[in-house]
Amino acid sequence: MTHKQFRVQTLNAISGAGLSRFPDELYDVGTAPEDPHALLVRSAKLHDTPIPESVLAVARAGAGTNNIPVDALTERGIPVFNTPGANANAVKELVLAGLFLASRNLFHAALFARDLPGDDAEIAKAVEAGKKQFVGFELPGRTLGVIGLGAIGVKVANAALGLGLRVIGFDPAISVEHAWHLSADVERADSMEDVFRRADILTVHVPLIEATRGLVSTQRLALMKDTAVLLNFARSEIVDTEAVVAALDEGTLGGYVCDFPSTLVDRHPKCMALPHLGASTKEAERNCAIMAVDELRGFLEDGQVHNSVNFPEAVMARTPGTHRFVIVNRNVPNMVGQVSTIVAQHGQNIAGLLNKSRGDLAVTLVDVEGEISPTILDELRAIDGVLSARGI
Ligand SMILES: NC(=O)C1=CN([C@@H]2O[C@H](COP(=O)(O)OP(=O)(O)OC[C@H]3O[C@@H](n4cnc5c(N)ncnc54)[C@H](O)[C@@H]3O)[C@@H](O)[C@H]2O)C=CC1
Ligand SMILES: O=C(O)C(=O)COP(=O)(O)O
Repeated sequence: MTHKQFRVQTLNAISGAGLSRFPDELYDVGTAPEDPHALLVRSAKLHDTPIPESVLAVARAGAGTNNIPVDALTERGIPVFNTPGANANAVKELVLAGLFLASRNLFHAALFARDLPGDDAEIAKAVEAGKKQFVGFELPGRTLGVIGLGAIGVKVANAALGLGLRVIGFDPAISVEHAWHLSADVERADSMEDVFRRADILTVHVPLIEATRGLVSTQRLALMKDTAVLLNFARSEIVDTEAVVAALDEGTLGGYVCDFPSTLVDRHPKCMALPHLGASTKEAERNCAIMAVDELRGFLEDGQVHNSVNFPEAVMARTPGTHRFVIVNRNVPNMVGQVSTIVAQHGQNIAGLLNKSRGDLAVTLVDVEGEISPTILDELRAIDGVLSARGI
């Protein structure tokens, strides 16, 4: 069998709307291609999976990259891409569903109704006798606290205003882009603790990183109103679930709705867990797959870096008739000097050059008018601080 130029391994089901964007003549895409150049995943955990030497890039069709060993890949000079905002509306809609499930006790009420015994007359009687246990509350005038005002948090905050809620938000590192989209009616909280204290409903929309692990802790739960409802559609580990269940059992927290079932929350009378459904809509799956495939194609075919979580943004249009070196190097002085010297020593004229850095890492794209020889690549790879070099 002849190999195509690029092989992509999918580790989860990825929407065909995205996969069909890999041109058939260039790509082999499957669940177990030999020596893949790229991995394409959703929530598959890669921490304990050996990542082949052949891999040049990893894409997450989704937002969270906590399932990917990003630091180890950075050390190897491999970019990790995600799809910012592509599933944010889907999550927002599920959070709103969670809000209503909680405020009207819909989940337990539906279970009660489903299991009513007897004929229709008996059911009708039991309904009227039993419904008082499910009396809920209305949203206008209540306070929603939003921790994390990124793609999802902003959409949740804005939508909640439309439902009549008062909204307070906290995000010390909000991006300019997200701040532009946040309604001016969302109040800026002074501190995270301020949000815990004031919220009738609190929702978290932060990534799972070391700083956010256990962010909803015993100490912060103690600040909350006894009747408050906690929503977690971010990641299970952001919440100390044992502390939440303890607070629910002690009557110091009103309810917990999350997207992450576990032995502690499943069947708990004050919890509702959904099976990680936040991004599971046709639209979100499509959006994420398209964005992830385009990002992989941009990097594999042109060395472009767009929406990477560990690499600098590096986009330079191709000049017709040129070839391109894609170099990943440590962000130390004189890398560009050494690269251009080697290229010049081989009599190559540089038609375009881009050098972008992020932290300890840099990407250098060099367009040359001549052919790319294995000798030049070997010399580039031998520069101290170059992690990888390829020609396209
Ligand atoms: N349930 C599901 O299916 C889904 C869950 N998610 C989860 O939601 C998370 C957020 O997604 P997006 O909004 O798209 O990401 P995003 O990157 O657009 O927003 C995250 C925001 O959190 C803020 N942040 C980080 N640390 C913080 C802290 N300690 N306190 C306050 N704010 C902090 C950041 O500044 C950023 O603005 C993802 O990382 C993922 O874990 C995302 C999509 C689907
Ligand atoms: O995008 C995210 O962070 C998600 O949690 C969505 O996960 P999924 O793609 O549905 O496995």
